Order: sequence, then structure tokens, then C-alpha cells
Amino acid sequence: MALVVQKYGGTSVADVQCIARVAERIARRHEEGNRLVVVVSAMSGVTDSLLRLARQVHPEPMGRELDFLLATGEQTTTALLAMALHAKKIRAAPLTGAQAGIVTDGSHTRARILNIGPKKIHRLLDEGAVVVVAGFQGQDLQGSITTLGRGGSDLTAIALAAVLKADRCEIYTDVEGVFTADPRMVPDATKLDEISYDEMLEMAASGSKVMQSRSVEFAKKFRVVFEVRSSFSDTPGTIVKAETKSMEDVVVRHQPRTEPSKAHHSGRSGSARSGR
Ligand SMILES: Nc1ncnc2c1ncn2[C@@H]1O[C@H](COP(=O)(O)OP(=O)(O)O)[C@@H](O)[C@H]1O
Ligand SMILES: N[C@@H](CC(=O)OP(=O)(O)O)C(=O)O
Repeated sequence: MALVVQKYGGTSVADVQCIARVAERIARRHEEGNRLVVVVSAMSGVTDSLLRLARQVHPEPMGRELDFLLATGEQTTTALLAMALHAKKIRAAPLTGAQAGIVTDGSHTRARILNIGPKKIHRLLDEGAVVVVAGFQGQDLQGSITTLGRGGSDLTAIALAAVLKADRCEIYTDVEGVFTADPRMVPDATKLDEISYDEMLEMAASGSKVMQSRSVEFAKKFRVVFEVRSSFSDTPGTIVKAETKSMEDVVVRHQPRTEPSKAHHSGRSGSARSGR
């Protein structure tokens, strides 16, 4: 029985129809006999709305309260996805980051993971449940909720895959993998079958990226091989690993510098993703 960690980003859980579609995908994999740990992000745009709300009541909200608020975005999706799975008669166990055993330092809004105690996840998997984990969050040693920086659900998934020694780690988004440039801005960008951690980090440094750089650094350090793929199709995505067999890095290095469109892609631009 393979242990699979999946992560569904905000674009994949943007509304209840999307959540139902994700539940369908999970149900299929569960029925195939896989053990599943599913990390979810807040529904697209929710984290930004929560930030705007916070700033309406305080120009510079305190980190502890801000993290308490921001973590609710992922918790909402976690609860809704667990309900959607129950509607399909699949046992699902929703967990906050803290309940999943994710312990961080106390750097609110950009906390670093100190360790993960996966006992509860293992127990739930042994009971046959699909474990649904709220991404982007943990708990510090004082018991306060923390968040892992923008894009931090990627880090939750990669770190869980490392700790659980998962057989597969799948990062689901709204494009079919990693392209030579942002496919929404560069129509003739081509999808890569494979890319190395270093090439992914180079893409991030040049402003065009599909994942939080800290997550890629973490994956590189702990040798977590993962696949970036679409939750809207069954097309194989892009495998990210230490070495790639081709010279695709040449293509990557020659991609044009692009500014991701805010309308579609809020929070994914250079500093918002990599600066923490
Ligand atoms: N090189 C690239 N390859 C693929 N997607 C990219 C790339 N650079 C930027 N992107 C953008 O990343 C988006 C996915 O990130 P995001 O919108 O944050 O998704 P999610 O909600 O799944 O985290 C894609 O829609 C695409 O526009
Ligand atoms: N909701 C958080 C965490 C996250 O990772 O989101 P996404 O997977 O949609 O990039 C953010 O907006 O930063």
C-alpha cells in the first residue's frame, strides 16, 4: 500500500465545486488502496481577504493574532473537504497543523518548522482514514498558532512527505506542471517533464515560480522527490528531483523575466514568496 501525500493549492479548492472535484480525485486514489495524507490551502483569495480584514481593525496587527486569523483560511478548506469525503462515504480525519504534530519556532507569519510528530497521522492512517491537514500552519512551543509564510502549504506537504517517508508527493495546482515560464503570461512556454531542485530555485529567483522557494529548499535538503500537476486533468505533471537527465535547464535559464499577473496570481510574486 503506497503512502501518498497530496497538496491542493488555493486554485484547486477555489469553490465548493472545486472541493467536490478534489474529493472525487481523492476517493479514486483511496479506492485504489493508497494511504492518503492530503494537505489543503485556503480557498483562492481567502488569505488576502483575511489580511485586508485584519488591517481594517489595526494598521499593523500583532503576529500572534494575525496567525490565529490566517490559519482559519486553511481550516475552513480542511473541514469542507473532510465533509465532501464523508458525503462519498469515505472516512476522513481533519487536522489543524498543530493537531498534525507540526511544531515551529515562534516567528509569527514566517515560522520555521522545528519538528513534526507524526504519531496521530500514522494512527489515523492505520484506522483507514484519509487524513486531511490544514496547510501553512503549525504551533510554537508556547502553544500559539503560527503560519509558515506565504505559499507555506507547499512546505507543509513537503515536510510531511519527508517525515512520513511517503512513496509519492503530489503538488496539485491549476496548470499541468512546471513550464519554462509562467504559461499564463508566455503562451509558448513549454511544460517540463522533469526539473531539478536547483533549476526550480533559479526560476524562483528570476521571479517566475510555481512553488514557495523554502519548500523547494526543504525538498532538496531531505531529497523529497515530488510532482507538480494539475487537479483539473489527469495529465502527468513535472517531476522535481535532484538531477535531471536532459538539458532542460538551458531552456529554463533563457526564459524571459516576467511579472506574474496579480489578478490571477496574487501573492506569488517574487518577494511575497521567497522573502521569508
Ligand atoms: N514556471 C511556471 N510554471 C507553471 N506555473 C507557473 C510558473 N510561473 C508562474 N506560474 C503560475 O503559478 C500558478 C499556480 O500558482 P498559484 O496560483 O499560487 O496556485 P496554487 O493555488 O495551486 O498554489 C499558475 O497558474 C501559473 O500562472
Ligand atoms: N493560503 C496561504 C498558503 C498557501 O500555500 O496557499 P497556495 O497553496 O494557494 O499558494 C497563502 O495564500 O499564502
